[in-house]
Amino acid sequence: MSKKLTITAIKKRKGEKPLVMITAYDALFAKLLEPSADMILVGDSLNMSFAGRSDTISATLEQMIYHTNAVCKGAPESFVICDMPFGTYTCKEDALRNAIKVFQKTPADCVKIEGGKDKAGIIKHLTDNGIAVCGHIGLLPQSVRSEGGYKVKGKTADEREQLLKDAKAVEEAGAFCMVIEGTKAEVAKEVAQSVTIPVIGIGAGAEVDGQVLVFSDMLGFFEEFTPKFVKKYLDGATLVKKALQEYADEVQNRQFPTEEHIY
Ligand SMILES: Nc1nc(=O)c2c([nH]1)NC[C@@H]1CN(c3ccc(C(=O)N[C@@H](CCC(=O)O)C(=O)O)cc3)CN21
Ligand SMILES: CC(C)C(=O)C(=O)O
Ligand SMILES: [Mg+2]
Repeated sequence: MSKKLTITAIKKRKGEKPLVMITAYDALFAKLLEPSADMILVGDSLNMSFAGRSDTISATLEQMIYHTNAVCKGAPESFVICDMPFGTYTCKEDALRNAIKVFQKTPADCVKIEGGKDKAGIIKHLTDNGIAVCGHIGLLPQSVRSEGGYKVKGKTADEREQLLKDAKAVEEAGAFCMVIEGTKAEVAKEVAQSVTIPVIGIGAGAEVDGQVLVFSDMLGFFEEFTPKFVKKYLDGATLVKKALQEYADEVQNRQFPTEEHIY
């Protein structure tokens, strides 16, 4: 899937072919996944899967910019989304100033903001000023401390109502697509049907307009947790550890290097 998708092309995929979104944090993996992904997300999940922290809260704008540039280098033909980290979009003015920084310092195609109706004013301010926005509703990882954990949404009638309102507000604010995370599949399906922009799910069932996964989860490199929504397409950790041990053994047995690796 080379040749970068446009926002118009992404919107047209609604009701057509599901969109494939995968995270990447560096040029090396971005290049590997470019042929398979419609959109690459430089997620603030990098604070966990790259930096080893226990949540996403401490990711900084400078780190997001650094990783976004690395990803764009590795996947120059991909549509790239940069997550706005915690604390960088608490008001319209901060949000715009920080999103402009992302746009001026990286070739990212859009930013992503967590929140629904409560963030609609901020999303509108960004889209009014030439910053494309991907929304993010449902389970919001940046609210993990205030919520006391990661809580699946859409379990009650009130939550269902709230999600439908959030999706509508995000759409009306001008977002061109949105992620829906950690939501009961029936409700995510309703949400996707209630708006005209693509709704991309993670832990939100199959009846949405696309899927996103963290690359290190789906490839089996991230062993800190294995939530129910992750499917492991590769047992990366086992493969890597086996290869590394083989190298270690060969060094200790003087089996490496041999003639072909010696000057
Ligand atoms: N590597 C990685 N993968 C992710 O998917 C991810 C991140 N990091 N960092 C940011 C957020 C955090 N995410 C998470 C983390 C944990 C659960 C979790 O523990 N879920 C419970 C369900 C809780 C409930 O039932 O209410 C589970 O058992 O799946 C969910 C999403 C998703 N995002
Ligand atoms: C889980 C996805 C949607 C995300 O926001 C991230 O990787 O940071
Ligand atoms: Mg994120």
